Amino acid sequence: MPRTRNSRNSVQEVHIAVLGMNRSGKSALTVKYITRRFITEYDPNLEDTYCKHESIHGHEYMVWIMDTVESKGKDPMRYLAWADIYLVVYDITSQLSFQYAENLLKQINQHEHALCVRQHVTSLIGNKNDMERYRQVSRADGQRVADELNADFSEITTTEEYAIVKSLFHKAITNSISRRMRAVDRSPSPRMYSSDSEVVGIPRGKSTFTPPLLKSTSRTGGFRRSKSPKHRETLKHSLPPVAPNAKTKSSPGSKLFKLFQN
Ligand SMILES: Nc1nc2c(ncn2[C@@H]2O[C@H](COP(=O)(O)OP(=O)(O)OP(=O)(O)O)[C@@H](O)[C@H]2O)c(=O)[nH]1
Repeated sequence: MPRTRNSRNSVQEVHIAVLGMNRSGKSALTVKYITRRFITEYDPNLEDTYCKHESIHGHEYMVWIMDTVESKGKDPMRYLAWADIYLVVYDITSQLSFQYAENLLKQINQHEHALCVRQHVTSLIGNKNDMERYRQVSRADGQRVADELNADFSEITTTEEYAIVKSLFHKAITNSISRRMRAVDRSPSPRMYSSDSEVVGIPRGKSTFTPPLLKSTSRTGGFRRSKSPKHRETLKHSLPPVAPNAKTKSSPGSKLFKLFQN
């Protein structure tokens, strides 16, 4: 019997963009989710996309995570035209990072209304809540801005429990998939999601990230197989340049690649 996108054996793709001001903890959050580990320092200049195979409530997902780097001249369409889920991170000890996150949420909302018919899932995340005594942003302010700008809200620390980070990602993925399914039900020919593609051929329960077949209709225009060793729990993929003036990174390797070297 042919497998459909909704069948239990199919693997759906989900694209997550992790956004926020420099030093807010985007890489720490991404790496914690992928590896369960907290690593203190990352190369701040590298914007990488990672892939993780997930099983949530009996469904299989190929989760792509873009750990963004904010800098002038970078085109926000690289994630606006790509992500199903935005995780907007700020540092609770930095009012500036909170304002930055608020602006990002506004930008996402504007994109939704002006350019894009589909609904994304957006989460505002106050990171570093282990640093309570240096707090500059109250929990109430975080919740208020999230409510105003249609985002879920949570506070976390990436230094501690993996379970909290995992459940944050799982909740966003589940919400995103429900919205996708509702959109498919509503329209006979719904607009394709950025991640409207299906990965097939991965036996259930097998923890591998080198899928034998990947069909992608992603607007990022395909993908490259990682040169990382096989059977790792992650793959790093370089995105194609989105802006003609986008700088090519000169820094060698990726954050995770470095991680694996340790
Ligand atoms: N105490 C504490 N420190 C954290 C937490 N998350 C990240 N950090 C630290 O904050 C600093 C910045 O974290 P990164 O993950 O590199 O932040 P980023 O947003 O990716 O920063 P850029 O790469 O510059 O964009 C690092 O020194 C991390 O170790 C946290 O939950 N608690």
